[in-house]
Amino acid sequence: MKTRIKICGLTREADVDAAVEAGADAVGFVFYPPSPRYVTPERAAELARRVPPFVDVVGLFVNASAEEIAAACATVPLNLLQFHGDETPAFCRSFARPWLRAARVRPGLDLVEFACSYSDARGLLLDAFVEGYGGGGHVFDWTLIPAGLPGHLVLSGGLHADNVGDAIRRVRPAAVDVSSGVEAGKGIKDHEKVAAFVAAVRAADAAIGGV
Ligand SMILES: O=C(O)c1ccccc1NCC(=O)[C@H](O)[C@H](O)COP(=O)(O)O
Repeated sequence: MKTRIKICGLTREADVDAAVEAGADAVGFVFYPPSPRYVTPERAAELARRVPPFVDVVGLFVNASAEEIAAACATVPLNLLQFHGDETPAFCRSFARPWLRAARVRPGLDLVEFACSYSDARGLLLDAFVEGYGGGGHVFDWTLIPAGLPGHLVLSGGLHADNVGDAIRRVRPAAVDVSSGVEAGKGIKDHEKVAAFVAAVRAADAAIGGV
């Protein structure tokens, strides 16, 4: 099976082009002002015009208000909303758009219960529990992921070209998500790292017998 790839935290035209050219299945824009990767909806709309059909445009929110999310949806052609804060299931589904629920994995978090309570998410994005909610470049303990989690699992947190193959072999996620691991600096993507990351995913898929 093909492991899908999201490149997150894009802030520049050249980086959007590099992610698409490398073969990313989705690009992510961070609508969280404290993040060094933050872009306004207007800026994201400019960047999103470079994204061809059938590459998802993901909008990432952390405890944003319903009004802020509605405004972003009205400005940017978002295919997926990614909720990365403490949003409730009812809040997440209230925008009538496909959405991802992020879980910041740590000992004591019952991931099965969490996944079941967000069962109508398009996917469950498992990320490291870092200060600032996400984008930290830290790997979490993948053995904390229980077998048989319901839904589509997106593995995230500290991935890069040198560990994503191992992650795919061990976790077999539906998709992987990366930000820091393909950067030269916060919000500045390194195009060689982007290409290397995608190539490593494709190599892992091929080794497992995917596409
Ligand atoms: O990317 C950010 O700056 C960010 C800030 C606050 C909440 C979430 C954020 N990113 C969410 C993502 O989906 C990242 O790709 C994910 O956390 C993995 O980041 P990294 O470990 O740097 O690859």
